[in-house]
Amino acid sequence: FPAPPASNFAKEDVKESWILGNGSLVSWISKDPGESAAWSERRQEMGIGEWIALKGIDTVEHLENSDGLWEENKINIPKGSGSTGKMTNWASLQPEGDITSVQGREDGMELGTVTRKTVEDAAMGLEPRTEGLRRNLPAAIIIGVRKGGTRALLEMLNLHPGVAVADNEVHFFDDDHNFARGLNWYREQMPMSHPKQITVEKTPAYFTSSIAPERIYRMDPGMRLLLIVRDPTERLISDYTQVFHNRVAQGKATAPFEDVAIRESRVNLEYRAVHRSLYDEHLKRWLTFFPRSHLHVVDGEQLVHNPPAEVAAAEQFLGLPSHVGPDSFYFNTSRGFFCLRNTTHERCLSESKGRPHPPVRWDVLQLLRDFFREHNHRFFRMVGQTFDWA
Ligand SMILES: Nc1ncnc2c1ncn2[C@@H]1O[C@H](COP(=O)(O)OS(=O)(=O)O)[C@@H](OP(=O)(O)O)[C@H]1O
Repeated sequence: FPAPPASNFAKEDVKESWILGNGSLVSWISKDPGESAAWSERRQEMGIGEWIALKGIDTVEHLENSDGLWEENKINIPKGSGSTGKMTNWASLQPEGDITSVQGREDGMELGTVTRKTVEDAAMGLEPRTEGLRRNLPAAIIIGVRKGGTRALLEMLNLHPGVAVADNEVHFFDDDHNFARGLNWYREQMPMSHPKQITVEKTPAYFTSSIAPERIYRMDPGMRLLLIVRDPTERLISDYTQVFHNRVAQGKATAPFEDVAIRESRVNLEYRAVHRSLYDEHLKRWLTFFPRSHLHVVDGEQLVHNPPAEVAAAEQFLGLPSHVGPDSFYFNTSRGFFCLRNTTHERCLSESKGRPHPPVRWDVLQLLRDFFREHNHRFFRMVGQTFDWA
């Protein structure tokens, strides 16, 4: 990485640095008026960086938007000594003045969005911004689908040393009550993580929420989204099975699958579990906010039968060096699933995963498959991928 042009700026002074989505690196010495600031850019390839603006912020206008989720700094950098003038950045509010997400624009030129806080800091020879463990907002979220294998995917990613996962479903973006608790509350739900780890949470209810895509986008437009899908008919039966077991445990009445899924010989659209299987309808909302490149679709059936391959693809999407491999799994014949292994532990998912499904009448299965077919094809076109359940 080339040295900056002659100035009082030294690499050791960098307090924060961020890799932008376009591969640029932005480094700050200070955001305070009157103090030095540095803005740097590098191209995708390492080592051909070019410092384009340096030191001498003279004004910082600080704005906060009405819901308190974002702050905006308008920064004037005097022209000269390598600087190119005005810069605006947006940052999500964080305790201790930390910045989680930055979008940069300089003289009207969009420079990109921070997508991750990466191990590349180290590769760049920069000191880590913070030392020790702390809670960080997620860099990636498993958004669904419910009963798709979201827990398995989260636990499998957690075998990677570069990943820290939130144990519980957080329900921040789909639940107004939680959302009103603010971003600091959300961050508190995250695990402690090392600066070089990325945090991942999973809440399958996000996928079907009408408001979650926009809220996530506003928190971090560079967010990486993981969506794990399975045959919508299988998913529906799995959803029914879970609710059935919960109701039995609570001593509540239950009805056969056929009675809730079918009304007057047609698929019952009022049954919420049917609606949750309309992947195209839900994905539409996400793609109005996020580009396709920010979404990685995991094949839930493949995750059951060949977990290393699916996890490897997810690692790649997350920019993680490959780590989880065949040695990370063993097949448990009594469970009928792969279980997880690291250097010290072997572990299967809880008994609530992989419960036997009730037998479903053939004509009902046929009705459901016919009903989902068109939606499935639309979903395949949207993601540019096909699955076995056409
Ligand atoms: N390795 C492994 N072990 C156990 N279970 C596995 C595994 N991989 C995927 N699955 C499938 O995960 C399904 C449950 O999906 P979710 O975790 O998304 O369910 S939930 O929405 O969080 O309730 C669950 O669905 P059901 O079989 O219908 O219970 C499993 O099929």
